[in-house]
Amino acid sequence: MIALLEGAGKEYEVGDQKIVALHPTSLQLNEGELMLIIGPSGSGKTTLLSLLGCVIYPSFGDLWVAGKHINQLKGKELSKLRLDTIGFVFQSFNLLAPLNAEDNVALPLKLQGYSNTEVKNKVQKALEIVGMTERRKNLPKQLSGGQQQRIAIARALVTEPKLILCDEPTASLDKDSLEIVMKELRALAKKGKSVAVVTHDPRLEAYADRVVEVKNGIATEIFKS
Ligand SMILES: Nc1ncnc2c1ncn2[C@@H]1O[C@H](COP(=O)(O)OP(=O)(O)OP(=O)(O)O)[C@@H](O)[C@H]1O
Repeated sequence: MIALLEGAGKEYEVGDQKIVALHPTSLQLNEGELMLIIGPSGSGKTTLLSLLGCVIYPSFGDLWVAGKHINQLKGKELSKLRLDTIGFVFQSFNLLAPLNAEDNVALPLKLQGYSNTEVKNKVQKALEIVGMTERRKNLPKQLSGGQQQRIAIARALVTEPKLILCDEPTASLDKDSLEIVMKELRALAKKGKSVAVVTHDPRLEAYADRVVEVKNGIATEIFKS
């Protein structure tokens, strides 16, 4: 098990109003699973993903990620846990425009303080996994949306995170790129990673081991293979 929510949820205070973005939720995410998080806009999907990603603390309940009780960690410990354990993939790729593909992929490793040789080897391996070795010298603007997302996936997996979290990873992609990206995420899950994907797109269900639907802040598991 990589993540466990026990009655965990999130409440925001806006002025004198309290908004429950995610009601108490109990679920676990295991190694080797691709979990889809679906639901209407504003339902709490990103909030659930942000809890799994240790980006926010739960307002109530308990959250464990990679064996750590998140409620008890300080901000700095949380940042380290994120860097060491979690890879993030976003709808808009978030690649740095002036850096070529391999330098984008190298970024998290540099933050972790790896030597140049180690960075080179790990980047090469990550680019191979996503089939982008030949495009390593290209700038983001020289790549299609699907290719940019594959570079973003390489950047997310280069640190060998146990958990890969994706927020609408296919929303900017055409059908063919969607298939390539989802097959890659599926393959990573098969290799033992835990992958969680927030989406509006029902086509992604074909790639999921589990589907969690969030409606009005209430998360319900609706499919398990
Ligand atoms: N930082 C915040 N402060 C106040 N309210 C917030 C905050 N973040 C989210 N919310 C509220 O929590 C609820 C759930 O938001 P969330 O972003 O999780 O939904 P979502 O399902 O991801 O939506 P979308 O599909 O549109 O991205 C919404 O009502 C939103 O307005």
